[in-house]
Amino acid sequence: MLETTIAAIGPLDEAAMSTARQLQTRLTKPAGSLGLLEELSVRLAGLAGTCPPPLPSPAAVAIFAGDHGVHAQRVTPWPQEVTVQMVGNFLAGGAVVNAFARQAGATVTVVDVGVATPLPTPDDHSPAGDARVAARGGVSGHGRVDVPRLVDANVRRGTRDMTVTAALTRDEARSAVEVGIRIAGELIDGGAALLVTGDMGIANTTPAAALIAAFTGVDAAEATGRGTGVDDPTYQHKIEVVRAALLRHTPDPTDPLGVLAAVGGLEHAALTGLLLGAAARRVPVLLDGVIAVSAALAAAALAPDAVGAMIAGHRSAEPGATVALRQLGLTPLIDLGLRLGEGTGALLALPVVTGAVRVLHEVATFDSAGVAEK
Ligand SMILES: O=C(O)c1ccc[n+]([C@@H]2O[C@H](COP(=O)([O-])O)[C@@H](O)[C@H]2O)c1
Ligand SMILES: Cc1cc2nc[nH]c2cc1C
Repeated sequence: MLETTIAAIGPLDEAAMSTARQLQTRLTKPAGSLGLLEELSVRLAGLAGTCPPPLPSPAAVAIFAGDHGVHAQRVTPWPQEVTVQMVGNFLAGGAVVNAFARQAGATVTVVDVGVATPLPTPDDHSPAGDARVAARGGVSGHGRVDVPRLVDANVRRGTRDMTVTAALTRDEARSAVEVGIRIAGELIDGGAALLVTGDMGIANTTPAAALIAAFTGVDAAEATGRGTGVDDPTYQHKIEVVRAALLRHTPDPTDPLGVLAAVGGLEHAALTGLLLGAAARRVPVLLDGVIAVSAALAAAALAPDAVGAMIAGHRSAEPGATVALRQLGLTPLIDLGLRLGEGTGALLALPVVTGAVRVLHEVATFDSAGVAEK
């Protein structure tokens, strides 16, 4: 499945891009006046292979949740149980991502790819438990904006501590990537015209930093940030944890699955798969924060043309995100100092993407509107 997906990923369509570039010069606005939106519209035409490309609606956010053995190294102040508790919050519709998804008209799919704690069974009648059980059986909720859906695709109940041993076996890393590919396919088959990356996993900024250092070659100190907000001593310690993991495994960036297995996470690997799956189907994906861009580096290493389907939604406050975006050659659409994850920054950028495409559909040309050209 991974190999066939990679084989299906191809370059942007040059003819559609040149049609879009040409159309941009005829629309009633000074050439170049829409800045980055013009480039984006051209790229989306190249991805779709047609001009104008389809409007990116409806959108679907996929939130991959996982836990991390490296949590034992005290790289975050938050207890690991917050991962499963936030999964409950997503399913009950109470998280920031739910508010932003309702605003954007996007569906929410929560994928348990590696949560440590088993999800509640049907006899759990806590509010979050009820919501999870309803969502799990809730086929009728699929595709509805106001009913988050849970997919149980747990590969392993959390990764191993990467400072001690590889976080995942190669097979586990591949299985998680294939979960992401499958989710991309299901969401697109269900009608999604654009996918949005989301993640939840206490401690997951540590493997994100290690992946970014491994794929870009920057030092651990450049790739590592404060995550949910660690104090100065914990931040210095976190850098040393990332450095120790890199020294132990010396991951080879030309072996992306090996890197994901050594120092990655289950949600990072699944996001890699989501990006590959979307690129293979020529559907755009909005990247959220540092976890998504670390996964994007793995996807780009597996299939360089996959970057053509990626749109950087925002610039996370995590320094590693900027390092990764530079290597990917992507300019973020918004920069608001966000560092929440869940898909929140990407969802805020969705109207910008829609605007870029809507221009090609709706704006009059100088000829048709009778506006004089210079
Ligand atoms: O998206 C980001 O750039 C981002 C930056 C910092 C933190 N997060 C979120 O916070 C959690 C990980 O933070 P930490 O400090 O536990 O590694 C995880 O659930 C992420 O979704 C996300
Ligand atoms: C409360 C909380 C919400 C989050 N959402 C994404 N990561 C998170 C981490 C914490 C701690």
